Amino acid sequence: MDTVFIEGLEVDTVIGAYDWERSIRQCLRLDLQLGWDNRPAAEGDDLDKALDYAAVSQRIQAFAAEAQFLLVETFAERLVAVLMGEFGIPWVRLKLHKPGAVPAASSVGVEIERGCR
Ligand SMILES: Nc1nc2c(c(=O)[nH]1)N=C([C@H](O)[C@@H](O)CO)CN2
Repeated sequence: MDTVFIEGLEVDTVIGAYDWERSIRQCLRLDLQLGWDNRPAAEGDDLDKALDYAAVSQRIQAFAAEAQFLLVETFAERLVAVLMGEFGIPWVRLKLHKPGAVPAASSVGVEIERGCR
């Protein structure tokens, strides 16, 4: 299957398991691979048949703006469910970074893959 990808998308959200994290917003960085058949869009040169990466990015920003999860695992799982449901995406791989969470590491986070490729 073809993919549409979004890399390095930064969002601000309330995220974290510790008390001090509940009253601040932190940055998450997302890399997504989204399964899609790109041929119909290419054949008709038609954005309506494409998976619009701008629209998906906007939805992710809106999701993050409202979210208040404790764990990055929960953020990743719920976000992928929203994207698959609302955009009809059959397969998603999401790598979610929480930069700065472990100062000695360049990044930490989770990677999940859902759906059928
Ligand atoms: N697997 C996880 N480990 C940890 C998480 C998490 O969401 N998933 N979160 C924290 C804290 O919120 C941490 O990021 C604060 O710096 C610790 N471990």
